[in-house]
Amino acid sequence: MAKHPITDVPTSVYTLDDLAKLTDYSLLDNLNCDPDATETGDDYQPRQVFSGHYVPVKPTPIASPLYVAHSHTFFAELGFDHNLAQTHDFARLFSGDISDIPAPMRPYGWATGYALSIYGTEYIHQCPFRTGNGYGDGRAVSVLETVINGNRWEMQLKGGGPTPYCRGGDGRAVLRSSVREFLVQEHMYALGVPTSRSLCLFVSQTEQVNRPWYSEGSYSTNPDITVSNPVAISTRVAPSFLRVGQLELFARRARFNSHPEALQELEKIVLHLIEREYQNEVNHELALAEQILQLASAFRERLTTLISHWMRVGYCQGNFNSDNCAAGGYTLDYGPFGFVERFEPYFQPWTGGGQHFSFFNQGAAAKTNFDMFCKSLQPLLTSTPEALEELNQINLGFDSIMQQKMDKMWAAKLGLETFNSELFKQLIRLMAQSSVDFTIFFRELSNIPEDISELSKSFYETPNDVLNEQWLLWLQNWRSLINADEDINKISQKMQQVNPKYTWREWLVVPAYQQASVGDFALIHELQQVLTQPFELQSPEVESKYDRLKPKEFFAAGGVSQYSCSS
Ligand SMILES: Nc1ncnc2c1ncn2[C@@H]1O[C@H](COP(=O)(O)OP(=O)(O)OP(=O)(O)O)[C@@H](O)[C@H]1O
Ligand SMILES: [Mg+2]
Repeated sequence: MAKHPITDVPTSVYTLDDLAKLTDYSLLDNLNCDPDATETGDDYQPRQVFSGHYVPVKPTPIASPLYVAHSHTFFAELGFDHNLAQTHDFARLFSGDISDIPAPMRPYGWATGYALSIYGTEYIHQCPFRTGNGYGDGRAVSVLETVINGNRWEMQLKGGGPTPYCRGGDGRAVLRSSVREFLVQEHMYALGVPTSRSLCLFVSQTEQVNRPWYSEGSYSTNPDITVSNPVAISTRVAPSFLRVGQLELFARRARFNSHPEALQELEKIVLHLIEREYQNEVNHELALAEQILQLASAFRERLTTLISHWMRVGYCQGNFNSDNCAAGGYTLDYGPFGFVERFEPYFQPWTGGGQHFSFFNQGAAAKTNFDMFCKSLQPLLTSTPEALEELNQINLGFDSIMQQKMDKMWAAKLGLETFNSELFKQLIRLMAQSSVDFTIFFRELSNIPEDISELSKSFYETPNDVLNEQWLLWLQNWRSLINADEDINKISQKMQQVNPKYTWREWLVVPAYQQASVGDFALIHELQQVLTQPFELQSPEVESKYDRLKPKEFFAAGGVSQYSCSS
């Protein structure tokens, strides 16, 4: 089969048959399937998966599915007609029913295993078998690979029912977490941050599951009640869903010589990663060792860029372990995330996460994941010691590249051509001491104010006289560093292109998923509009509702300012 059989995309895709014509499993077929898997894909009990890169598994449809939303932006990019989202066939497939899909789509999907490390420490006891062979996609089932306009996309149902990796879990995602993931992926894309994308969201009208959550008005750190929530399936899309944790699983098996083909399986998944994500950066005609070095450099480049974007927009991935770190260098797993509102350098919304995954520690967390990535490549380089040493050097170079990216990003946020370390340190100290909103502050700063009063919209409390004085000095200092030769309006415009006006404010999203649980999706659609144009000036109504400080009552509110269970 040709690798990319279809490059001409119909301008409008109306039926599932048209989508079926675009499916292409040729790369997946290069991988090893779990030899113990059933041929039917009816594989729903937790079990050990000892080898193979994926397990065929049928998603479990949600009962009585109802369309909630689809991404208008992404549909347009794919050339899909908007009417497609509400067709019977589309709703069936993306609510988990693949019993009657047209060829060449397959009547089963697939799930993959991965390893767990917590901040670089390898864990093998987290699965029911205490071997690490039962950990992986417990509720994420891929159903389709398609090549559209030369871009390969994998479509994955999150909450698509149990897989062999479910570890006794129900395989479901609740509407709350699905709404969050659905909305934020497209928000991140609009913010210019590499990310998995959202295709669509369906909710069950009858099926509910229980999850620990927070009672109304609770200020508890951890959930204080159990709530019943409708189940939902959101479909996310990416060039691949390969994670650092996946390479790590195969590298562990190679290191431990778990089975005769362990090293070969590692090599295959690494080559697969190159093919899926790094075709432009890695020359596949080179020897394996050379390809691996190019891959490591390219991933380092992408990962450091990603973190600098996260910092730019105030995003915190509260659980940035290797199993939540996409090997393609984009954001993945929008459960434990949050966006900083009142600035705190060590902001961490996910109560299970700890300070090492907090806002300003994300560079260090990424470094730990990159270290695991390099460690996972090592077994393939044992016969080429020079390459092993070069890999080590690439790994050691992480910090300096991260620093360069970070400096460049902060300079751009401040409208400066070069980063000024002293100015930056003073700013962070002042921001932390003054109780200031991260997004509003940088957006207002983009107007290049002369006086601190022009930034008042971003302050939760009026600064005292001492702080006021320091802010004045800082502003003068900053303005003196702005390029005098450049038109100030141009600098302002450039700043507005990196400093968004609209950001994710959890307290504005909570009502959207609450109302959705009683069948009203209007707020979800409104948020879709607002969050996919974060740099634009929107209507006065939108501005007064969405461009504002977090109200006092939401500080420390359970389920709003902090949350534990994200599923
Ligand atoms: N309800 C569930 N049923 C089965 N497995 C689950 C469930 N919730 C989470 N898991 C699995 O537990 C692990 C840790 O969960 P985590 O919250 O990181 O992932 P997630 O949000 O499901 O997925 P992803 O990382 O794919 O976005 C994952 O391997 C996930 O598949
Ligand atoms: Mg995860």
